[in-house]
Amino acid sequence: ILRGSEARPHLKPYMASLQLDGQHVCGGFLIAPQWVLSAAHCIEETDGKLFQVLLGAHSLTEPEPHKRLYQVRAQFPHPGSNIHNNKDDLLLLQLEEKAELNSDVRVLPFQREDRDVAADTVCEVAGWGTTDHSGSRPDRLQQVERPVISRDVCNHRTRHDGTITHEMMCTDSRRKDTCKGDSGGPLVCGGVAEGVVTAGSRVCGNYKKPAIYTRIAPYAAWIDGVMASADG
Ligand SMILES: NCc1cccc(Nc2n[nH]c3ncnc(Nc4cccc(O)c4)c23)c1
Repeated sequence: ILRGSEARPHLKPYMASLQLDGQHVCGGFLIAPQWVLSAAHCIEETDGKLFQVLLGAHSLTEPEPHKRLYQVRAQFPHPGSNIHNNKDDLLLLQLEEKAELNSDVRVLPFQREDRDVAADTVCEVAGWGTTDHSGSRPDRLQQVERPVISRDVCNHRTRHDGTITHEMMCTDSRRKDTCKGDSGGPLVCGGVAEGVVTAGSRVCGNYKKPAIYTRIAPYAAWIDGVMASADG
């Protein structure tokens, strides 16, 4: 998160840190006791290794009352996701067991109605992604508020030039923005997860490249289907 601020500790109890060998790689969030939603691009450099999922955390390193690292039983990238574009950039992770829910670990509801969030709506996004262009990584969860921009503005030829589909949404990226390591985290508007951070052009903090999110509502049936089939 570029030019954000430290989140109030444990006030985003749905936030997950997807880790490899104890290292934060991507964000994610709890959508059910045994399920975390993130971005499919996050598994690109894992060469087949499974993530570990840190829940209940504010600091990545300090001991905290409800902080716990969960093993992942299975990872389900959306079948349409690929390395060449941002389409269907969603990843479902089934935890080895149901997370213990408490004041620091809670499920976040996601939007199921497939209707665009109005432009200028101010949403918030949080993560342990880089906080400057030299790639500094924060120990504690950062957050920033960003206004939604319309798909038409985001698709302007000087911005993302027609690549933003009905299944994506954008927020203004002038100065305050998402960046490396924030992928997979939720865009929260009015207390509901409307989108999942996708890297897109990977540019951070440049108003000509608005931040892109995969909208969740269009994928509600896929999400329900995977959870139902895997839970048995
Ligand atoms: N703002 C959109 C967005 C959301 C999520 C991730 C991203 N960026 C990135 N995702 N993956 C990356 N691998 C390497 N570099 C990256 N961006 C980068 C790094 C240093 C300086 C800088 O200006 C930009 C990214 C960008």
